[in-house]
Amino acid sequence: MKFSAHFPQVRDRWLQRPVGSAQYRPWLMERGSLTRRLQRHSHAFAVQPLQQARRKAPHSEAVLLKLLPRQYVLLRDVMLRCDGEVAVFAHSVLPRQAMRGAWRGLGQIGSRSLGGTLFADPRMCRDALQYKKLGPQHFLYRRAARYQPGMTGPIWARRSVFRLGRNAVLVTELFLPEILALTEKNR
Ligand SMILES: C=C(O[C@@H]1C=C(C(=O)O)C=C[C@H]1O)C(=O)O
Repeated sequence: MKFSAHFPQVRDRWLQRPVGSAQYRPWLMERGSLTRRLQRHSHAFAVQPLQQARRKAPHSEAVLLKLLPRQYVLLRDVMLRCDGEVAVFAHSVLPRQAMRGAWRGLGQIGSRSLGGTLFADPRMCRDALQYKKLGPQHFLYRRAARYQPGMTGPIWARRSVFRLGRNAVLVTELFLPEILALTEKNR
């Protein structure tokens, strides 16, 4: 049976470019580690783990990672904070088979930045970034809103698959309005 036969048509469409995101553009287009960019724009950067659990991957994410519908993954939700203020809600999908070799410790990084491990290996490659302006009906918006009840209005997000050999993990970042207040601290 063809892989696509496992999944009905996925309607969660993402853009190849963040059209209409002028204010957030420098953040959305950052090709290097977002952690490093946030550290340059703050005196105190922190990763606040919110939830880490083994679950079936959300449908559209399973498709992107070419997982079978019933396959369990590790879902990691964190808030990236700069000088105590929220900046980015990050949601990562870590299939069990991806957490091996250089990535074997990915499930135990706690409040360390996932980017620290992903960008540490020069062999890592990253698929093209995809963008979407999320409304309150989107499942990732709802996930973030659990931790940011005051969230209103659309939120720009980006996602990409990180690869190392046959390992692949999906990282999605939601850029909260507070990020716009950050200015370069010339670190
Ligand atoms: C991928 C990176 O790691 C960041 C840290 C994350 C985490 O610790 O879960 C998730 C997404 C990223 O914003 C990065 O720094 O670019």
